[in-house]
Amino acid sequence: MIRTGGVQQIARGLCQIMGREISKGNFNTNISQMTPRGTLQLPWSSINSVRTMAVLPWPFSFQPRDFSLPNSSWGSDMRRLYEHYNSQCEVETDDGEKKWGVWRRLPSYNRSLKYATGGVYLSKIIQSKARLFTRNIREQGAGFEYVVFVNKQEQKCVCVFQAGHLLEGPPGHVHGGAIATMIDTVTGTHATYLSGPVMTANLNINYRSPISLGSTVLLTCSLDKKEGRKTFVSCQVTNTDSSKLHTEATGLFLSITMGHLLGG
Ligand SMILES: CCCCCCCC/C=C\CCCCCCCC(=O)SCCNC(=O)CCNC(=O)[C@H](O)C(C)(C)COP(=O)(O)OP(=O)(O)OC[C@H]1O[C@@H](n2cnc3c(N)ncnc32)[C@H](O)[C@@H]1OP(=O)(O)O
Repeated sequence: MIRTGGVQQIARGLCQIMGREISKGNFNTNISQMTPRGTLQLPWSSINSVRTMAVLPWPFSFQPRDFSLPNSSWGSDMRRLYEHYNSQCEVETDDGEKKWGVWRRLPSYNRSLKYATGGVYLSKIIQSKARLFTRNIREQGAGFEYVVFVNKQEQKCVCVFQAGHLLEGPPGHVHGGAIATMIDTVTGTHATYLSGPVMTANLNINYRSPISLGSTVLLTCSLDKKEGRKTFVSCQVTNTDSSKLHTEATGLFLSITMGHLLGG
């Protein structure tokens, strides 16, 4: 059976990934504003560009685990920085009302989109086994422990990242590929937040000083510019008080249609 419903389900999944809420019924209106605890419409026109595809099940049929919440493996730096940004996500007004602050924490799951990795052409076995690269190590604290906060006003985002023992490259230090993975993930998430669905076209990385295994670092990303389909984002990886630069990078992200993802 061919319907357009799958596109909407995938878009709803993206909204959930990005920590945004949408309501049934008003899906096609074009609103980019977010209200505290309110609904949000995707400004992404590309969502509607795939007209036909097989009906797909809702990507998250159960309440998925949010991997960006504190767990027992988080060290004191990780917890302190989490609290620092998390406390600015929701503020209380004088009359006791809660409203969004300048930061938003993005929830994080171990799947990006159930059916987007190569689309409907992948075998069911691969689809069911697919996991987000950065969230595929079961043991807490062994791999990538991280949480991303976005600041829409300043078009900036930060990621607090604790590098686990399975990410070793040079003895006692984090593998350059693991650092690149985090940079790609955070700059890509930021570009998606600002521009809708994107893919990395170019990533330039300069490694300035090694990162100790087990340590917590801060990735700070900002929008450099947008030109048509191109979103340019830069990123610095520093120690937790930003006094030491570990890595710096720039990325180019190209807006894609859902058809680009689903077509493999
Ligand atoms: C990801 C989807 C959304 C989900 C987000 C969920 C949110 C959070 C959830 C979970 C967090 C996970 C976050 C992970 C993020 C990771 C992201 C990745 O790692 S993506 C994988 C690696 N990237 C690829 O595999 C791309 C492979 N390449 C392509 O598919 C194409 O080349 C593509 C789409 C990048 C561009 O192809 P064209 O056909 O659409 O566009 P053309 O015509 O080639 O280029 C358009 C313009 O861009 C320039 N351009 C293209 N590539 C360039 C390059 N490498 N350097 C400089 N310019 C480039 C061209 O010169 C052209 O410019 P002129 O319009 O003429 O000015």
